[in-house]
Amino acid sequence: MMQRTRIKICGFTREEDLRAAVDAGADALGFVFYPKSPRYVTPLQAARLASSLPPFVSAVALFVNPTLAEVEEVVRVAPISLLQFHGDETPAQCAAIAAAVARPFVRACRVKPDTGASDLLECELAYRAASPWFSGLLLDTWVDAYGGAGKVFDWSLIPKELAPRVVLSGGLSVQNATDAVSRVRPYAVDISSGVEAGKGIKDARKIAAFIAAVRAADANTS
Ligand SMILES: O=C(O)c1ccccc1N[C@@H]1O[C@H](COP(=O)(O)O)[C@@H](O)[C@H]1O
Repeated sequence: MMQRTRIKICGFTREEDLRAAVDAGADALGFVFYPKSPRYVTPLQAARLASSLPPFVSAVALFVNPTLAEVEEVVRVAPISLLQFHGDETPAQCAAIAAAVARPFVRACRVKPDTGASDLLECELAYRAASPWFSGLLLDTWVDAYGGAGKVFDWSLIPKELAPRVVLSGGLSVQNATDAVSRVRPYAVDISSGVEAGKGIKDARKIAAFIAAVRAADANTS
C-alpha cells in the first residue's frame, strides 16, 4: 500500500493562508500560543481562523511551558483536536494538562548533535508511559528559541524503529521535503518557516510545492 505521510503546517495567523493549506491538502494546521513567537495568536484569533476548517482537517495548538489555565482557555474557545507541547514540559505535566482538557498530545523533542538513539527511544517511552493521551513524538532541531527556527538536524540520529511513528520537523522546506520523506519515512512532517514569505505570513505557492514534494516522495517510497 502506498505510504501517505501526514502533513502539518504550523504558525497560521491569516485566513487566506489557512485556505491555501486546506486547498493544497494539508492534514493538520497549527496555531502557536507561545507569546514570544512571531507567529503567536490569541485564543480568539485562533478560534476565528480554525472555525473555517472543513471536516477531517485538524487544528493543533502549540504551547511552550503553558499553565493549565492557558490551555483550558484555548480549548474552551477554539476547536482544537490536538495539543503540541514544545517546551520543557515533563511527562507528568503533559499528562495532567492533556487529561484535564481531554485532548491527545504530541511532545516535541529537540534534537542536539549529541542526542543518541537511546535518548529518543527513552523519551518516547517516558511520555507514552505517563499518559494514554500521548499520541507521538515530534522531532525538531534544538534551538534556544524552542522552535520555528528553520534549522535541520541530522536525520541519521533517528532510530530506524522510531521513524515510522515520529512527526519530523525542523527546517523542512520545498527543497528537502522529498529527501526527508524518502530517507526517514516518518509518520508525519511538520513545517513552519519553510513555507513562509515572512514570519507568520505563509506563501501559498510554497505550501502547494511542499505538499506536492511530500506526495511525490510517498509515491516513490512505497
Ligand atoms: O513556530 C514557532 O514560532 C514556534 C515557536 C516555539 C516553538 C515551536 C515553534 N514552531 C514549531 O517548530 C518546529 C520547526 O519549525 P520550522 O519548520 O523549522 O520553522 C515546527 O514543529 C513548528 O510547529
